[in-house]
Amino acid sequence: MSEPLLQVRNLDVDYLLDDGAFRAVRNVSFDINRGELFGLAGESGCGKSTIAYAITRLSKPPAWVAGGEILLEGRNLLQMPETALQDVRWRRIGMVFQSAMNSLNPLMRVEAQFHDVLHRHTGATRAQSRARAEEMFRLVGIPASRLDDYPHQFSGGMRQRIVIAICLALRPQLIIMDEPTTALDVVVQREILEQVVDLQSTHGFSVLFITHDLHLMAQLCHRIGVMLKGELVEVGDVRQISRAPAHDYTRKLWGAIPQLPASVKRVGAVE
Ligand SMILES: Nc1ncnc2c1ncn2[C@@H]1O[C@H](COP(=O)(O)OP(=O)(O)OP(=O)(O)O)[C@@H](O)[C@H]1O
Repeated sequence: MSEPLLQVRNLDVDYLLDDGAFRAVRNVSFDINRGELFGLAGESGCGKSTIAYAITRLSKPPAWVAGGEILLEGRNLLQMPETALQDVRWRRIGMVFQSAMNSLNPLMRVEAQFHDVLHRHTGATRAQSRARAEEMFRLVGIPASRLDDYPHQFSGGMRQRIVIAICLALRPQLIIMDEPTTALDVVVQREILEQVVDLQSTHGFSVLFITHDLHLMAQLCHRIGVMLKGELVEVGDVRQISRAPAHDYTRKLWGAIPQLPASVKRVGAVE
């Protein structure tokens, strides 16, 4: 098997508080393969977002990456100079965080926001950005004619799609989606995520998907990691983990789901 796209090795992340350091992520290791949808599950506060921020080196004080390695195609992101990281963020690793739809600039037409990102990261001309934006809008199911609208003219679900489209426009190898749709109603949420899965199977990027919703995760992901109090207690194929969870906590998590989906939707080449 080829080298994983992302390797997280023995990651420790602390929050440096007045009364001492609190270790929020402890000795966490997992891989994400090319073209794989990898889910991180676990109760609120177990450290999922802390990991997402550490991967993109966007952790802000008091967070402190105390140890470990994060290798993207073998290069340790934790040792990369900030200038090189600029190229990694967005171009190689795209991010869609909770309430990402609010990250659109309300005063700029959507087309200009595509251009802003594409020009900054790839030097695209206005015409090139327009062409790419039209292509991306088609992919996420919004008529290209709406590129000239402002964010407030779109629904919440459409705004979230736009953020995903902008993220995909840079053709990242990995997209980190941290509770990307929790602000939306369940139907829209599912629609958007199914669209991401379709796009993923066509375009082959990898996804790190973070959510509380284990049921949804089981339907979308190839492999999942289960976190408990800052530690990764189990990693494996979603079917294997659902059939024979090794850890008590995973068993409890599955137990909390009324029923597992009869067929787990599987995409991509990872077996
Ligand atoms: N800025 C901060 N300062 C201090 N502690 C923090 C800070 N941010 C997070 N923590 C703590 O770190 C731990 C992990 O938080 P994190 O946000 O990574 O959890 P999570 O699994 O993503 O939770 P959720 O699913 O609710 O988003 C929690 O105990 C949290 O209280």
